Amino acid sequence: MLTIGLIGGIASGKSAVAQAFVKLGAVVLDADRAGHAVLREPPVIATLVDRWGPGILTSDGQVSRSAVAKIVFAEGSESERLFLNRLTHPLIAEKLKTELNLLQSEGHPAAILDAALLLEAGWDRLCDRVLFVDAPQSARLERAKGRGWDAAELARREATQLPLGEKKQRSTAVIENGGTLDDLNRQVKAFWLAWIPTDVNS
Ligand SMILES: CC(C)(COP(=O)(O)OP(=O)(O)OC[C@H]1O[C@@H](n2cnc3c(N)ncnc32)[C@H](O)[C@@H]1O)[C@@H](O)C(=O)NCCC(=O)NCCS
Ligand SMILES: Nc1ncnc2c1ncn2[C@@H]1O[C@H](COP(=O)(O)OP(=O)(O)OP(=O)(O)O)[C@@H](O)[C@H]1O
Repeated sequence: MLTIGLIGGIASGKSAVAQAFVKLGAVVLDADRAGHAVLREPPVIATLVDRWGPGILTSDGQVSRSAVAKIVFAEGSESERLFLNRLTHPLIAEKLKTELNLLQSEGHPAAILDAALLLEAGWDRLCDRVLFVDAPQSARLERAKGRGWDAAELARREATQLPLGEKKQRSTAVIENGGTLDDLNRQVKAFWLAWIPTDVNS
């Protein structure tokens, strides 16, 4: 099984690329979703409440991700973000490894690991290839607005990640997502044909 890590700027289209791979026969692991599952684990909830108080909980006792985002992406909050990362990243890594082993045993041709923080967290060690999804800042902002984020939220989060140039340079290949979804699907198909053994494709 080939494991392909997907990185790129926020709202560059990583999930759209992942879905294009799924249509061709790949399975997707979403690190954001694995992170959300970790935030539902009672020991994690208790540790976060110890640090930031019960104000980070929703009325039903779950972690409010928007409340935590306000804390960890605020200016000068690096120590709080590192605290969250040190708590959650090893747990996310365990989930990803377990899931990848399962997918491998099921005989899937490819697994796509959609993880914005792939390089920062060292999860590229789990991957055979790393694909960088490139999209102009203006397109990314438009797409981010669709999920209720303004330019400031996009900039705050992006400032906490490795510079895009470095992410791109450390990738195996680049996929351009400044055009239509059809353009994107065509490029994904080309990578699939080049990277996945022909017996799967025939
Ligand atoms: C901070 C939290 C509560 C915000 O939740 P929210 O639903 O608003 O965002 P979501 O999890 O969907 O992430 C969206 C994007 O934000 C960025 N982001 C998330 N966490 C971080 C982080 N610790 N550092 C930098 N960027 C981050 C990524 O680009 C990610 O794709 C949540 O992201 C979290 O628990 N983060 C720590 C775990 C983690 O690193 N997850 C990302 C794995 S790729
Ligand atoms: N080429 C495109 N044309 C039109 N819409 C697109 C295109 N690429 C992505 N989108 C849309 O833009 C939005 C953001 O894309 P997507 O969710 O794939 O980004 P992402 O990189 O996974 O985001 P995040 O960084 O938050 O994980 C989605 O609604 C998606 O359908």
